[in-house]
Amino acid sequence: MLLRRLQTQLCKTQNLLNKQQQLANASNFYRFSLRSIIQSSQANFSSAVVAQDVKQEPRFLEQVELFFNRAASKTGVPEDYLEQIKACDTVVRFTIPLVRDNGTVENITCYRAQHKHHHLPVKGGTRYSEHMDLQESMALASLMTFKLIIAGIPFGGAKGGVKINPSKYSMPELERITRRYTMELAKKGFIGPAIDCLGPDMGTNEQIMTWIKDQYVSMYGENNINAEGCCTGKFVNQGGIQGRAESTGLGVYYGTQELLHTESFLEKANLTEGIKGKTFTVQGFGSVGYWASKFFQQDGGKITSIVEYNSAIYNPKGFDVDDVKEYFRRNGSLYNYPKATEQTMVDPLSFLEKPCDILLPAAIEKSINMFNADNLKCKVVVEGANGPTTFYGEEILLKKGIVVVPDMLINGGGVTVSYFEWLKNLEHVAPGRLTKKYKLKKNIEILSQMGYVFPETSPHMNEMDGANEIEIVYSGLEEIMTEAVREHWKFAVENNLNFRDACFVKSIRKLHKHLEETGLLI
Ligand SMILES: NC(=O)C1=CN([C@@H]2O[C@H](COP(=O)(O)OP(=O)(O)OC[C@H]3O[C@@H](n4cnc5c(N)ncnc54)[C@H](O)[C@@H]3O)[C@@H](O)[C@H]2O)C=CC1
Ligand SMILES: O=C(O)CCC(=O)C(=O)O
Repeated sequence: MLLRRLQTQLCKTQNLLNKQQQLANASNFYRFSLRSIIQSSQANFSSAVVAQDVKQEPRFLEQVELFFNRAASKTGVPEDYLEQIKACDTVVRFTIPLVRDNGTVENITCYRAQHKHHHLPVKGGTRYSEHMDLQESMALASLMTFKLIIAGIPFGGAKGGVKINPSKYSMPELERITRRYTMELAKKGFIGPAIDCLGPDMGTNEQIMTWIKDQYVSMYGENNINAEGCCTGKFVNQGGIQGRAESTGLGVYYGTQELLHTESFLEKANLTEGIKGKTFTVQGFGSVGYWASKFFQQDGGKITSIVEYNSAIYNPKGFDVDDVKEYFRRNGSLYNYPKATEQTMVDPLSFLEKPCDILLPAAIEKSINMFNADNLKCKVVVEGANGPTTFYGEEILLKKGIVVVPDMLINGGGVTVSYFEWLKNLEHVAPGRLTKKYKLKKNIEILSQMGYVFPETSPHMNEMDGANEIEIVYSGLEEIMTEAVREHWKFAVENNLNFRDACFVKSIRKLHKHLEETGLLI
């Protein structure tokens, strides 16, 4: 019996390893390149053109406040506490000089917002975008606080960035900007493994995060053995962790998969069980959008529409995600992709309105708004991006019976694996390393006690040992995402709340309890 279970386990492990190899190949393919930064930043530039109407909607920070207020009124938490919870604790805005490659000097504006200090460090992404400003940093920092509470991670929320379009800067210029940004944050007490741990976001990647780490460690490493934990999302060789690159998309997949096996959710969304055969529209084919699409496709989902800032494609039979990614990487556009049955360069946003089961906005804020919400033909919106649906847009979706799975719940996979990376940095050892061989010896011992001698030459020998880093990261992420989704969907159903309100209400109450216990007025 035990032997059979072990054999089944070995089979499962082999499958996982095969998938890992595929992922490693994909990860290699998606590795850092200047071009990927350039594409995403060109997108930031033209998104302003695409979404003119949206400017008539409240700004992002006001959107977050509208959502917060709607939910806060259902929490039973006293008003003075609600004001305290809503407010952003600390912000910093500063300019840094950049000597450009041609010798001219430019002033660059930088931000960091720390929303709540109830746990330290605070944590959140670093965005390089020419639309970055203080209200955007504050809005994103606030979402981080609730995201972290939902995932059960003991950090406060933060977010920051640099107001640049990275495509307009050379690699040496980007390095100088990043190092100076880090130095200024450090001087102002806005970075450090126990203070504020920066992560990646739009327009940043492993290279940027590694420069941040390197700058911080060179300044403080001598006196702080944990200095590497000042940021996450670094190259694996530079104190990063395996699985961070795909983690947000993988978390979106785990969470959606859980919902598509939950009877009450399927009933509400009018969907059948499982990802297999479901159709997806994906907006934003960067880190989050690409990886989520890849996992959905691996599980039998069909990616029927892909929407980028400069182009969009549609095929009711579904696309091969890696093939499209390679095309986009080479051409900087989806236009003329040979397997598309419909395409546009003129109005990519209109492809969000293509029929599908699940719409995954994984690009910018306010993509779904009061101007297009009524035209959507999906059954569920899964918010891979932060703030992709506006308050008034969501009101329309809810009236249409479209279920919105909120950002703060479903895109928490990235920060979850960032948390694992931070723990690895503090422990100074990779997850699973100390127990790997112990597990192997124990397994062989148990088998031999049962009279079975495991041959040393067995091809399964190296599958008998303990879990390695990537296995631990994946299983930890799956556990946190599925548990959070289960808990918050159940709460929504039991309290007759929409999904976003449920997430806000539960996390506001938790934060209120925490503040009450620690003593707000001291
Ligand atoms: N990277 C992470 O770990 C996490 C990211 N997020 C959020 O996910 C969203 C996307 O982030 P990443 O994938 O990391 O960024 P990214 O920079 O890797 O990719 C963004 C993609 O969106 C495209 N894009 C930009 N503007 C667009 C528009 N108007 N229409 C269509 N496509 C457009 C870009 O060309 C690019 O392909 C952001 O809202 C970010 O805050 C949320 C949680 C974690
Ligand atoms: O990993 C991190 O710290 C960044 C995550 C993030 O910015 C987000 O979840 O929006």
